[in-house]
Amino acid sequence: MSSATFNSIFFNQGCLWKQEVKISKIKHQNEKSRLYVGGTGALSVKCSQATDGKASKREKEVRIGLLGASGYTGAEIVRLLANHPYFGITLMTADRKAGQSMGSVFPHLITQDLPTMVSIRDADFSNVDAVFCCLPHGTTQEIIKGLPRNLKIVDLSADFRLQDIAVYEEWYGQPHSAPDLQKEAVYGLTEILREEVKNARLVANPGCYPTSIQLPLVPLIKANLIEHRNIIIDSKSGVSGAGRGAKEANLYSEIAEGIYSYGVTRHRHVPEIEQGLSDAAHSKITVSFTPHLMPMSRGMQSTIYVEMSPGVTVEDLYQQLRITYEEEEFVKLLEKGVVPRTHNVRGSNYCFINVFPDRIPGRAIIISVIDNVVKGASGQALQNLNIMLGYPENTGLLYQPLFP
Ligand SMILES: NC(=O)C1=CN([C@@H]2O[C@H](COP(=O)(O)OP(=O)(O)OC[C@H]3O[C@@H](n4cnc5c(N)ncnc54)[C@H](OP(=O)(O)O)[C@@H]3O)[C@@H](O)[C@H]2O)C=CC1
Ligand SMILES: CC(=O)N[C@@H](CCC(=O)OP(=O)(O)O)C(=O)O
Repeated sequence: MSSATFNSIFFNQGCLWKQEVKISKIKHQNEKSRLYVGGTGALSVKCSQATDGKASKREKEVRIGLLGASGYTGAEIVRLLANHPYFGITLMTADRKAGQSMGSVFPHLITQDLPTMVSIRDADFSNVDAVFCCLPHGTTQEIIKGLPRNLKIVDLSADFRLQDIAVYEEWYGQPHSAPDLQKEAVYGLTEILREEVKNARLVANPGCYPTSIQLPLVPLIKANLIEHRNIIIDSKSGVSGAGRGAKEANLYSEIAEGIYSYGVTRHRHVPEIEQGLSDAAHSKITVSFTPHLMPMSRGMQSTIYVEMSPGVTVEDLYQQLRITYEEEEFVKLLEKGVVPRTHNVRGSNYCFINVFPDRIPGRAIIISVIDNVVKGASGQALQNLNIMLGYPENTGLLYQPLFP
């Protein structure tokens, strides 16, 4: 077969185009698919056709390299990209699982047409335009500093989130080997720093706890509605937040039928949270923060206790959050009195927030929920890459929450 007719469907800036195109030049062919180029007039097309009749998902406009594909956040990127019309995965890496297929490591993704995972040492970036880096902190900086400069990168680890190298070294207990890249990196808390993300080459995707905490607090601090002292944050996370690697503390028998606090007084997200809140306040803010591990696989809730500025009411806090987020697709202020639940956002890129009066006059209680693997990691990462590459921000992210 040397030519083909395609009923081509194009998504362009939210519009759907459908047109029959005859094209004849085969650019590339292997046992699984053919890639055609050509078209007539104003319509220039690049279409792929699998020889078994299914369209290949890899031949899309942007070629994605997924580093750490065999982990939880890597698998979640694959799930989200399954419905992305522009991004196709051309490279996937793993460490212990190098050489394996995605379907063998994550059978729920067996329907996806994906390359075999290779070791980072064997990775070829010549067919890659942008990278999601889903690797442990420490390892990440060593790998990113060796990547070609033409790549757009969203890093899900903590390696480039802290502006001050000394703070990183203190809290992560290791030297930083790529300080220049740390200076270049833009912190990707999308709804707050969208303009900076637009022009970034390297985005440091926020941690899951800092995302759930900064989204409600930053607008309130910027509007001078809450006091900078006595901010108390109690957060709870699903176990997937700890990654897929086997750890004694994350065994079923250690997690089921109970909860436990960890990182008490010294969790490594404290400096990241304080950095974001202090930037919003233009003065140093410190917080009391205690995370807890919950017997659930995904989901995160932060319950935040704040003191309101003199004369400010809970209604003022509510209205400020309403104004800040009314045009936002993924951050939603619930109706007054409705308590956000992790169930409300499971599997989605949403952050749901609400604010309540405390029984103690002058204080308020804020509740924020996200899915730690989506808005707390892979979803926000995809939101950021969409913005960096000029695509509609919600592309590939329109999953509704899975309830119950
Ligand atoms: N899980 C979550 O909810 C969140 C995670 N993050 C951050 O995102 C990053 C990824 O997290 P997550 O997916 O949960 O982690 P996982 O432990 O599930 O996955 C880690 C991935 O990195 C690979 N890897 C591990 N060590 C090396 C190495 N030395 N060289 C190359 N590859 C290596 C693993 O390969 P293999 O499996 O083959 O050994 C795996 O693919 C981490 O920095 C994490 O802190 C951020 C926000 C939330
Ligand atoms: C439940 C659990 O263990 N969660 C992780 C946070 C996940 C995350 O956001 O980690 P990064 O900062 O590395 O990206 C933790 O407390 O270390």
